Amino acid sequence: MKNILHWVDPKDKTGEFKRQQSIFRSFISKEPGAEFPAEKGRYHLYVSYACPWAHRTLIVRKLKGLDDIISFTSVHWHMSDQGWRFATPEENLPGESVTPDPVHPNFTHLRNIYFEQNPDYTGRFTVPTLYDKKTNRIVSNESSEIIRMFYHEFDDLLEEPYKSVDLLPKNLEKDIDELNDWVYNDINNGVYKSGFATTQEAYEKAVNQLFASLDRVEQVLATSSTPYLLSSPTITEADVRLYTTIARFDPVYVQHFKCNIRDIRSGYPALHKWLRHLCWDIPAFGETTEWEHIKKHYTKSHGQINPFGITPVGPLPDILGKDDEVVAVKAAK
Ligand SMILES: N[C@@H](CCC(=O)N[C@@H](CS)C(=O)NCC(=O)O)C(=O)O
Repeated sequence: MKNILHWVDPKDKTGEFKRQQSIFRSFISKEPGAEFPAEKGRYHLYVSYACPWAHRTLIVRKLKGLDDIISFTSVHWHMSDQGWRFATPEENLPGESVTPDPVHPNFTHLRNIYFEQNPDYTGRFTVPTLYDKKTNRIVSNESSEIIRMFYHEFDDLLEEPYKSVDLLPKNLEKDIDELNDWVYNDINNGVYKSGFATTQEAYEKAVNQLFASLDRVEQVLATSSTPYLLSSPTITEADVRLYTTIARFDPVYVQHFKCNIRDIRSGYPALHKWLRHLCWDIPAFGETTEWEHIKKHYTKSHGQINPFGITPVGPLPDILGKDDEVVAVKAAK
């Protein structure tokens, strides 16, 4: 059996982290006769507050007002060689719904749900996992597709203003897809490619690409006529997908994944402003961002990178207030 905590196969001489494709790829639909019809109370979402991919689904669930329609559970922040586990009732971790699995009270780990599908399952046990309580099947474990199911499939069950929330407006769809493509490769996944690299060459290639693309997205924001990417008058999918990486950048990726050419708070004014607007002003972002889960997960789960599991104290605070700046910026003003 493979060790799931070996992020790069020790036999792989390139030293490059290669993310696997998600395996469950079905869709919830409002079309009559759909295999997974859009119904209230039928689906359960398993997430980790630590995970940037799962975080996308929590943000969209709230932006679309699906709180009473799709229930969720967050796992404990620690990931071991058995994968994610559910919190116990005594643990009292921060954040909503960090509880034992309400759907299968006897399951201790997320992997139990994957083995329930197939006892011989050999893929990874990842969050987010969208689960159908009626048929006991996993619908999807691909965040980019789960969020798109949430955009309009449940609209018939929603009231205004949520029904009209459109995270992928037709006139911007092409631009959003194009932006997502390089943001995913170089930034969302780029931090992992930097951090998990096992050769100097693989690390430098990833980290230089990451910062070139951060410079590029800084320009996209600096020239946007609205507080959002691509001059969109409203939040789009592109903002959601970028946010979950940028929020984790200073508290975790700078030191843990060695993404330290610059940090966001002192090196990227437009990104920093955009990040703080989303986190402090829009509850779907701020209320789903749990710093303790984020900081402890990475630093205490990645034994290959941080064998003693020490969580660095800084930077403090995890995110600056909207009217605050790093000391050097304040002094220069
Ligand atoms: N492509 C997936 C990636 C999800 C993913 O890699 N999640 C991580 C947490 S950040 C995970 O659960 N990893 C467990 C593992 O790989 O064993 C998605 O976007 O949904």
